[in-house]
Amino acid sequence: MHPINLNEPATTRPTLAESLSFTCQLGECRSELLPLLSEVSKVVSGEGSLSKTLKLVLELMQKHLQVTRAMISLYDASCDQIFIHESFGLTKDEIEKGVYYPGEGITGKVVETRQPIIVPVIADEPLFLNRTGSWDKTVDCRLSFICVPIMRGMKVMGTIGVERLYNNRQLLYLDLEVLAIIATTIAQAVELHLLERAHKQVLQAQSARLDKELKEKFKPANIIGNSKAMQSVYRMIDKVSHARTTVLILGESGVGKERVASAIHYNSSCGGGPFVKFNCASLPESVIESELFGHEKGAFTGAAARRAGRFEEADGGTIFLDEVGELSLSAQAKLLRVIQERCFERLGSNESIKVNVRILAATHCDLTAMVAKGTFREDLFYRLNVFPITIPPLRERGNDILILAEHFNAWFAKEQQADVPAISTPALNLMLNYDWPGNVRELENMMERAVLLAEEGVIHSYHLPAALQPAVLGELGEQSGLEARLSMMEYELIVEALARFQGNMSRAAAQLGLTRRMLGLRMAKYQLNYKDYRCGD
Ligand SMILES: Nc1ncnc2c1ncn2[C@@H]1O[C@H](COP(=O)(O)OP(=O)(O)OP(=O)(O)O)[C@@H](O)[C@H]1O
Repeated sequence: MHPINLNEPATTRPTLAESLSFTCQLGECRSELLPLLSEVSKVVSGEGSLSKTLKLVLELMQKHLQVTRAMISLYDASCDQIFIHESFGLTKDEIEKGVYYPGEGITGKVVETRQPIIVPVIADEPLFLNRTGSWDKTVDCRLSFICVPIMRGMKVMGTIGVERLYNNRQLLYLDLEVLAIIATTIAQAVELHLLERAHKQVLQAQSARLDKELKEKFKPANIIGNSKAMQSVYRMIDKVSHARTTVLILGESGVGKERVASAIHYNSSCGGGPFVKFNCASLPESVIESELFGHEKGAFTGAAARRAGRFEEADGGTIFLDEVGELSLSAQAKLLRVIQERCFERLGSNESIKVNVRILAATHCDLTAMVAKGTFREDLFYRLNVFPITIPPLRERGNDILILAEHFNAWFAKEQQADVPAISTPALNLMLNYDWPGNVRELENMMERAVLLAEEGVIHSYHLPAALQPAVLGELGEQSGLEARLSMMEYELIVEALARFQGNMSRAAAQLGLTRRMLGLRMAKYQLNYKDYRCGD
């Protein structure tokens, strides 16, 4: 039995009255139709959200039409897709799977053509996609499917679709007419809901734009990234820059602590003064004090001339003490005095030198734990910890990974006097899924290498280090034969197709010229999951 294309002239279809009289002849108990329609109309004119209204309508359909499953789907013009809004007889998982493009399956066809469709026997109908996976051919072999559009004028806003046990053709027509009346009854409420949703989307876009403008306002020019996690860092920088307050910058290695320190300095009132960086871990303990505070001629063996220390160099500006957790206890005591009194003595001198220096310090160490262990002075900790700023690790910054990757891509291409290569979608996906233990520094180094390795203007996933690759690709990357190379290309093409169709495996498979099953097997080989490519996920 074939689907009934309701484009056929109305005269060949039985009217509602004819269908009703036919059902009466059949002795079918359909006298509930009028109460059903009147109850639906009451529900729709009542108060409440669209979801609540549609749920009640579905309940009425279940009760009066004895349908097995029913779904009301809405068309979202912003992404050109149709989603199940309310249903019964479907699990949460099945509802999530019920997404169609116009033209796709029965639901998509109804939206595209704005015409209802009856499928007398689902089992015989190739157009019925069973996208939700709810239809089980071993149990539901005699089910019919009826789908009608929800319209206002010529605008299609969604569909009502129901499955019911096949009885006879006339009854299907009767159900279709009833559903068409219900669709007309709920159309206004659906239109209102869609208008409200579109309005909300406009408001959200506006607020996102304002948010972005605000972000740009606070964002220091030398720091790339707009993630929420970095927004509070920018606000802190903005708040503290103009004060002379000591700032303690915390975060894992490579997160950008030095960048934040320079942003604070250059945005401060002493931004025109010197910015002196000193890495407390870079020198042996014996020379740290003379480096920081300077020395007199002859203060120790080899001190052939008097030398100013970093604190003197920073007078009128800022000193940035990186890796402050590495300072010895004796250097810590001297640093405490500089912070408290703003004065110190050069090694080998009794003369106190006063300086006007702002102190910024940074560490990846847990200073509280060090205080507890007695390896870091508690009083110094409190002096430094006046205004702590914690920089989040890169793995918590979401899309900043991509923004930074593009930034370094352009940067290194310029440095290597090469055209800026494109970064393939699979390569971007690998970056997003990686943990980045070395944070921004690791990403920066990786991009420098990838720009060099790029082929024909593209950075592919196999140009990234093995640590980022799924195990199977990592192994292939170590091989050099044709097979390994073909597999890498296959992986790239599959990921490109999944990304293009937002995880829709049927469409991806069609584009690749594979069956869905074949695509599934190859995705399993590369440990790919379609859910990772769904829109909004
Ligand atoms: N948001 C950012 N935008 C652009 N470049 C960044 C950003 N964050 C870090 N970088 C770059 O990453 C590298 C590491 O940054 P930085 O030296 O500031 O990190 P750090 O936290 O001070 O590291 P460490 O703890 O090892 O001293 C630098 O080359 C820096 O230029």
